Amino acid sequence: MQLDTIKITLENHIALVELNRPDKANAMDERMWADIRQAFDWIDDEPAARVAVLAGNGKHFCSGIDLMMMMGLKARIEDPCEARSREKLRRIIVDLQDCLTALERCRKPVLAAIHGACVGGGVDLICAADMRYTTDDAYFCVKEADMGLVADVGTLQRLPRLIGEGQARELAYTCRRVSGTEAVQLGLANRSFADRDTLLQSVMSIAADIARKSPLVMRGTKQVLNYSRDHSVADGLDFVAGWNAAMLMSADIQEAIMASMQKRDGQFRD
Ligand SMILES: C/C=C/C(=O)SCCNC(=O)CCNC(=O)[C@H](O)C(C)(C)COP(=O)(O)OP(=O)(O)OC[C@H]1O[C@@H](n2cnc3c(N)ncnc32)[C@H](O)[C@@H]1OP(=O)(O)O
Repeated sequence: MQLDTIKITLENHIALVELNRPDKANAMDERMWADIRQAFDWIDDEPAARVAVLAGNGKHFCSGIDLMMMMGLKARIEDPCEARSREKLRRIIVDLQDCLTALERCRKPVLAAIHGACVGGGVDLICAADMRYTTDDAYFCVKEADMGLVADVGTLQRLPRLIGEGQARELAYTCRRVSGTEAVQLGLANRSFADRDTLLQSVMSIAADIARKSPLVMRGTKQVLNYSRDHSVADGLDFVAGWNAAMLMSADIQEAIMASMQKRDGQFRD
């Protein structure tokens, strides 16, 4: 899969997605927003991809929205009719939201590996991943308020669920930087590593563990977790009962039990 601003490599069932504008600190220009959606829609659809790792090429993971794109917004929504102009802007915002929701919509687990700076839209992006891993010296910044805008592509909705209301509000109101080690204490990242190489190696190894399991079960687990996060416990239990009534009796359950008894890895279809 060839995209302008993103490199995708699929090997051993792991799709490595690399933000690839290193000369611009992986700033998200119009192409990159669209490429992110295309990449994760493709991974969702590609049977050989069982898990995805999202990383950034160069010195930083992501410097947020491309400031040139921000500056160009006014011209894009120009219209003699005020209402039509506002409608255009709303459509642009909804579309950008959807580009990042593609990570959540993708049925395969998405692991973000963050080094260097992760700023503004970069935080919106990683909040839509399943798990986040980082380097000790990386830093995270919910930068939108300092840029004169209300964050509108996912951070304010997803971050409080990851780290709690109080901590999320502090980060959104103050725009202070959080280091990789603090991100782990807050629960924003699962683990932090000494440097980028160790980070990538470790995240690829976690991804490999996931890729060895039944892809059907991994896809189901993600969808049930997503549903349960957004609904009551009772609704979540109801949903998973329906899910497993349809999916439990698979070849995978037999293979997993046999493999466990024979102390070997299970062999599963994509
Ligand atoms: C809805 C979403 C909202 C948001 O995302 S709001 C937040 C928007 N983002 C920002 O305000 C971050 C701006 N960038 C920075 O603060 C810094 O950069 C970094 C801390 C990320 C990195 O600093 P350093 O390592 O010193 O690199 P460098 O020389 O500043 O940047 C390297 C090249 O990257 C370009 N660049 C960096 N960030 C952006 C950006 N967000 N939009 C467009 N270009 C960017 C620079 O200009 C420069 O380029 P050249 O070498 O050609 O001068």
